[in-house]
This record gives sequence, C-alpha cells and structure tokens, in this order.
Amino acid sequence: MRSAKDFFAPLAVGAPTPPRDIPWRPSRVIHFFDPSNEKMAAKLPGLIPRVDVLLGNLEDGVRADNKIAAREGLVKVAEGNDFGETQFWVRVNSIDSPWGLDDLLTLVPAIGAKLDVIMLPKVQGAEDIHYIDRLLAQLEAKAGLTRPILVHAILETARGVGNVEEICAASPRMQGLSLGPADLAADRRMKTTRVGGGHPGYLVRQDPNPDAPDAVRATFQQDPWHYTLARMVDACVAHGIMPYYGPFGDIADVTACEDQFRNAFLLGAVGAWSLHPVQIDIAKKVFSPEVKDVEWAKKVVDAMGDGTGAVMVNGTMQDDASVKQCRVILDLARRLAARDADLAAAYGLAGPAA
Ligand SMILES: CC(C)(COP(=O)(O)OP(=O)(O)OC[C@H]1O[C@@H](n2cnc3c(N)ncnc32)[C@H](O)[C@@H]1OP(=O)(O)O)[C@@H](O)C(=O)NCCC(=O)NCCSC(=O)C[C@H](O)C(=O)O
Ligand SMILES: [Mg+2]
Repeated sequence: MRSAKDFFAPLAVGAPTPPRDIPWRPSRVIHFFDPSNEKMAAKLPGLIPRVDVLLGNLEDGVRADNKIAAREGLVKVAEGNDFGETQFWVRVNSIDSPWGLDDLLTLVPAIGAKLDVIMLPKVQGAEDIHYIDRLLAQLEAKAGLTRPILVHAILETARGVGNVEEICAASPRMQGLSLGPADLAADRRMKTTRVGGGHPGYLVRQDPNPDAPDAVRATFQQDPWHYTLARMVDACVAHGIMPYYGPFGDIADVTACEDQFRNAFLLGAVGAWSLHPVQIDIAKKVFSPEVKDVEWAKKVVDAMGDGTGAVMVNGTMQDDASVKQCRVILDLARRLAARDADLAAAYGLAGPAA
C-alpha cells in the first residue's frame, strides 16, 4: 500500500497530478450507446445536450465481432462532436478480456484529452484499480495529457462487493461506483434473469388473519439490490466518490424503472444508466430533487437560523441533524439550478450565469 505522503504523486514521470477531490458535475444520467451502431451514433448530436454523461460502451452489449469497430467508432465520435458541458465517458472491456488492453492503448493516445472517465467493468479488488492507475499514468505521460482521466468501477462480482472499501480507496482517480446487477446476479448464482429491478418471487407476505385463515394475504415485493446499493453508498461516501445505480433492462416498463431509480436516489445514489433514449428523462427527473422537497428544505433551513437547537416546523421537530438533511437537498438543487435555467425557475434558485 502507498504511504499517505505519496498517494497523490503521479505514478509515471510526466503524468498529470491526480485530483485531491472529485469535481462535482451533474451525472444524473449516464447514457450508453454502442459506437459500432451507426443508427445510434447518428442520434448523438441530438442526445449530447440532453444527457449529463455520454458513455461509449465497448463491453457487454457489443458483439464480439464488432469490438474493434466499436473502439474505432468511439474515436470518430470523440473527434466529430463538441460535448459542451456534457461529460464523455467510455466503458472499456475488462482487463482480463482479449480487448481491454488495446482499448486503453488506443483510446488514451487518440482521445484521452476528451475522455473524462473510464468505466472499468468486473472490478474484483484494489489490484485491478492499481493496474489501470499505473497504466493510465504511463499512457497519459506518453500522450502529453495535462488532465488525469478518472476511473469508475462497476461492482458486479461477489468478490468485488466484498472488497468494495478497498476498491474505493485504491486510487485518487476513483470517481465512483456503479451497480452491475446482471453480472452480479450471475456471479452470485442468484435466480433472477432480469437486468436489475425487482422480482415477483422476492417478497414478504402478510401474516394470516386468525379470524379469517383462508383470506388472501397481501404480499409486498422487496428490492433484491437494497443491500448491495446501501453498501456501495457507504463505501463511496466514506472515500469521497460517487455511487450510481446501474442499468434497468426492461425498457418498456418505464414505471418500474422510475421506481428503481428513485429507491437508489433516496438511498444516496447520484445517478443511473440509461440504455435507451426513453430512460434519459426518467433519470434526470428522479435524480433532481422534487420542488416540494426543495421548498421544505428552504423552510427548515430558514427556521433553524444558525443551524443549532430545536424548533417546530409544520408540527415536526427540526434540529441540528435534520437541517443537515435539508442542506443536502438544497445543495444539490443549487448545483443543478446553476446549470439548468428550467430547474432554477422551478426551485426559485439562482440559475446559470448569463
Ligand atoms: C435495448 C436496445 C437493443 C433497443 O434497441 P432498439 O430495438 O433499436 O430500440 P428502438 O427501436 O426502440 O429504438 C428507437 C431508436 O432509438 C435508437 N436507440 C436505441 N437505443 C439507443 C441508445 N442507447 N442510444 C442512442 N440511440 C438509441 C435506435 O437505434 C432507434 O433508432 P431509429 O431506428 O433510427 O429510430 C438498445 O436500446 C440498446 O442496445 N441499448 C444499449 C444496450 C447496452 O448498452 N447494454 C449494455 C449496458 S447494460 C449491462 O452491460 C449490464 C451490466 O453491466 C450488468 O452487469 O448489470
Ligand atoms: Mg456487467
């Protein structure tokens, strides 16, 4: 393990200095596209201003015989588009796959200056992050990059979940973690074939009524991802990086998608993936605080003055702790409003600088 003194030193001579803090930028929606799919690539000029993060996916979801076309297509997308305020990320193939190394060797020299974050799938432990950390430093130095590329890990194996703390702590490049529910389900030998979301069999049932033993007993579906997501959130917050829910594969079920995203938002996640254009506005809506919550937060913050003591607001007790909860909502609302005039108007907060 590196000592605290050299943790932030570049890992190759000439590489940019790694960040001390992960810069906050909106990332409510990470929109996936396949750069080998010309129909999808043609849609990007219209999608880039709508999403917080555009992610070129080179890993699962891209056919094996299209891997090189996808890598080359991503270079063309980077060269042919102005991303403005939108972040540009890539999901490379895993480092044990036949393509992972060449993804990095090609993309960093070709488009490293435009890449904000590299998403690394199937991360098992700190050793995977140490590997990519050193390799990125070498490639950045060779390419003369002045800004370090950040790393985002997908948590999608049982071992990765077990090692979540050390993954978050492994490098100052660590930007965040996403949940990969499909791979994680397979690795854990869970018996769901869905890509994220609930399962009708994962439920609790109301107790029998002794006076009506034959009456129908209500059932309540549970969230099979709750444990992992909560663990991820704690690990990310402890290490100053950002937690994300991952994919929701039932594209047609926009209602359940919104519910799953909201569960993640309420637990502390900052965003989710969109796999299809229909999921973009769902993620943006869910991961932006609701107007009524922003209004409530303002009211409590105003009522609490210097933030200490206890007061009653609308019949509820508010104190030093609850005002902190309200500041979390208000802080997110302010950051989003500063970049989005519509949200600024809805929240009654300062909007983007003219
Ligand atoms: C899911 C899809 C295969 C659906 O595609 P399609 O059948 O073409 O849908 P539509 O006909 O409704 O599409 C309408 C038009 O929109 C374009 N389109 C579709 N998706 C996208 C997109 N993501 N970005 C841009 N444009 C998109 C279509 O081309 C249609 O265009 P047109 O015909 O001109 O009108 C498809 O959406 C898709 O492949 N999505 C991405 C899937 C993906 O990225 N999968 C990997 C991530 S999830 C994962 O890996 C699991 C995770 O790691 C884990 O372990 O849990
Ligand atoms: Mg996966």
